[in-house]
Amino acid sequence: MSAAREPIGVIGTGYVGLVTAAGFAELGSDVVCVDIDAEKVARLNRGEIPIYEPGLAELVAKNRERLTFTTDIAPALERARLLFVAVGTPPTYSGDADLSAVNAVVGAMPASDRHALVMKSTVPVGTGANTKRLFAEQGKSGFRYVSCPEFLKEGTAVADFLAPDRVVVGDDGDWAGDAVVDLYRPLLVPDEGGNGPGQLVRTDIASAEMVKLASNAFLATKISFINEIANVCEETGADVVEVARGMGLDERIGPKFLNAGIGFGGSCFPKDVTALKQLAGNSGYHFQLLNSVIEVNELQKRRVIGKLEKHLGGLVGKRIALLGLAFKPNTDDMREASSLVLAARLQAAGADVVAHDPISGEVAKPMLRGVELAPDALSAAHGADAVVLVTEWQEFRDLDLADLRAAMRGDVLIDGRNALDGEAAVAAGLRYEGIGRTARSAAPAAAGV
Ligand SMILES: NC(=O)C1=CN([C@@H]2O[C@H](COP(=O)(O)OP(=O)(O)OC[C@H]3O[C@@H](n4cnc5c(N)ncnc54)[C@H](O)[C@@H]3O)[C@@H](O)[C@H]2O)C=CC1
Ligand SMILES: O=C(O)[C@H]1O[C@H](OP(=O)(O)OP(=O)(O)OC[C@H]2O[C@@H](n3ccc(=O)[nH]c3=O)[C@H](O)[C@@H]2O)[C@H](O)[C@@H](O)[C@@H]1O
Repeated sequence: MSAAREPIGVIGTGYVGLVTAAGFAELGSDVVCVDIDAEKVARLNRGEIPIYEPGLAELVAKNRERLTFTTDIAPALERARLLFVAVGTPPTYSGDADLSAVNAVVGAMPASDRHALVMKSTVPVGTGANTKRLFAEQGKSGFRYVSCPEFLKEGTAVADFLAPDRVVVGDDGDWAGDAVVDLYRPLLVPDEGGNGPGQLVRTDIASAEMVKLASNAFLATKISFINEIANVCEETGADVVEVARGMGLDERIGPKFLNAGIGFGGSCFPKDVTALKQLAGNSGYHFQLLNSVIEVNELQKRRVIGKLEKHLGGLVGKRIALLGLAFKPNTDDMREASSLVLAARLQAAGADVVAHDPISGEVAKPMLRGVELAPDALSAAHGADAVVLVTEWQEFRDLDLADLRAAMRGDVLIDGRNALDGEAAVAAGLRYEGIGRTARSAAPAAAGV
């Protein structure tokens, strides 16, 4: 553990809140973590980590004496100047961000010249300005506001926090922005007084808010783009994995986020792309490109159905095994997972659906009515007419495809993440089909991009 640094408060102990709290504790801060969910706070106080995130339990345990978990905001206000806000901003029915949790936090702040809210939650551009206006109306104009969006990825969240590409701080050039930069200093490049890889982007509040939304929307656009290329590859005989490799070597394009598959999910891309589209629309601009990004993604999730029908004829009474349920590997997060759409579509088409996920089975259970959950991949494949790789967990990449074939009744393997060796699958007697490629050329795509 490093030397003691400025104490902070963190409001909301979900993915972002817990990683932020444990990360700053690791850097030397005492952290008061506040959540309205009393059960979650009780679990955290018992040493349980309510989410599956590699390395997080260890980081929390290592810094346990610097972390306090409570439902009461008072100790955070008493001990810290900076209150990092990491509450959820889920979509409303309209697709706009639901700011009710953020507003509840803002409303709970007292008049103070000593404190600042540091917004980690992903919020529409203008939230900072609205909050400052509200503070002014309520006689709390001394309360400072900083936008400090979070860019971590689930599954690698701890490493992303401790070694960020960039740290974005949007503020009014006052003590609060300086204090946030000081907290991050150990993670910043040497020029900024640190020894980490993080470039500092210090800017105004609205621009910081937009950096976050635009970054997620751009990454989602990259995925929808490569998925459309994959669909054209299927029609023309090209292999999208080769195409992505060839494209990605151009430094201007880069190799990351060019893995074609069955669509992006998760708690953020779908909601943030829609929120940016809504934000643009509300300000009078029709963001046409984002409509396509969303539509392509919805259609992509369903393309597997067509592939299965092509190989199996009808799906009525067919047993289909899904390998993986979480929206990506190394997380138990099921929010907007492609597996949910796929399972529902398969059931609607009359198929029996069985699934296995190494971690998210319990989280997924209530969302997958009528889906049988198997204890491992081969049990899921047992008696199946077709197997679909939905989430590219390492244990599925490592599967012995001859064992898989032997467990199945049929021989169809749809690789929804281009993670398996197509040639090995064919050699094992499987009818293999990836996304944007045929078995002929299908070596597995590199993991972890
Ligand atoms: N999950 C992710 O990978 C990332 C999420 N974000 C953004 O960070 C924000 C938080 O996301 P998650 O951590 O996934 O959310 P989450 O839903 O996992 O956790 C939010 C927590 O806030 C608590 N909460 C709600 N209202 C509260 C209040 N008034 N006072 C105290 N606690 C309250 C909830 O009980 C919950 O524990 C969202 O805006 C999200 O878009 C940004 C980057 C990455
Ligand atoms: O705002 C957020 O919450 C976060 O959203 C994403 O992180 P995350 O949702 O955890 O996961 P990603 O690794 O980005 O994957 C999102 C989805 O895209 C899919 N994906 C990703 C990459 C790719 O090449 N192809 C592809 O289909 C994944 O399977 C997954 O369903 C961003 O990568 C983070 O920078 C951001 O902080």
